[in-house]
Amino acid sequence: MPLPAPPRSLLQDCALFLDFDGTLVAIADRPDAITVAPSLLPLLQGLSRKLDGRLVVVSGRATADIRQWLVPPEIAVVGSHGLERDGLAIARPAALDQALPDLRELQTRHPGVAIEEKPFGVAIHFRESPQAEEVCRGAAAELAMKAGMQVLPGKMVFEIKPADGNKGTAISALMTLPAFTGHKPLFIGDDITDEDGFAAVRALGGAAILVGDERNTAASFRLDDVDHVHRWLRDACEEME
Ligand SMILES: O=P(O)(O)OC[C@H]1O[C@H](O[C@H]2O[C@H](CO)[C@@H](O)[C@H](O)[C@H]2O)[C@H](O)[C@@H](O)[C@@H]1O
Repeated sequence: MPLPAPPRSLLQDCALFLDFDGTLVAIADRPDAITVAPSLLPLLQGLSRKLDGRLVVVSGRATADIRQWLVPPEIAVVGSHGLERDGLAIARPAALDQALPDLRELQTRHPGVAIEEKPFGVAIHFRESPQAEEVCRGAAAELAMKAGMQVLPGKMVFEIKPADGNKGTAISALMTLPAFTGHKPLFIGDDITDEDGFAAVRALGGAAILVGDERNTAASFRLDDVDHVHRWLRDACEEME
């Protein structure tokens, strides 16, 4: 059964969790090549105001990276796939720094491969070198094994991160805060890495919206692409009391 479009009423009184890449901004060749639509920041600020601050961008990017794009402080951000949030104290795995010279060498040997460093992990991108996918998969698996970390495959990327949390555990934790309790969570995301978040909001009685093509998913609604997300958010925000 194809997933239906989300009713606008879902936004009313909800706690809104938004993925970033592929949901609020279109996928680009490189992480730093994205374009943030000029209308996005006022849209998110308006939504946050109407939801009394119950809006959080939950991204795989490092929080410091997201903050370069989403500057206004009233747009709350949880980075690194749920690992960068208040109340969660995890250490940077030592094996990460030991592995970086090898990963940089991989980058040199395979032009187009990009290494994105994060506070608790690293992402190996192969969007600009698709023929290097298997080499990158191998490097990710090796580092994860040595460091006792996990590999999270995403869109033309292998992310290596500690297994201490994910977008689902982050959303569940946020939902226990006084500002969020009593409100239904709504999560919008596009990637396989968003499935933990989809499952978490459904388990809490909320709703999940998949962005992009139909696939096997825990989401119950679907929007075609980033433009449709912006339009849906704008229209639903206007309808909110
Ligand atoms: O959880 P998200 O906010 O969706 O972040 C997921 C990853 O997004 C970024 O990588 C992806 O987007 C890039 C820019 O469009 C694209 O070049 C890359 O191929 C995609 O995988 C980001 O660089 C990662 O750190 C995020 O984890």
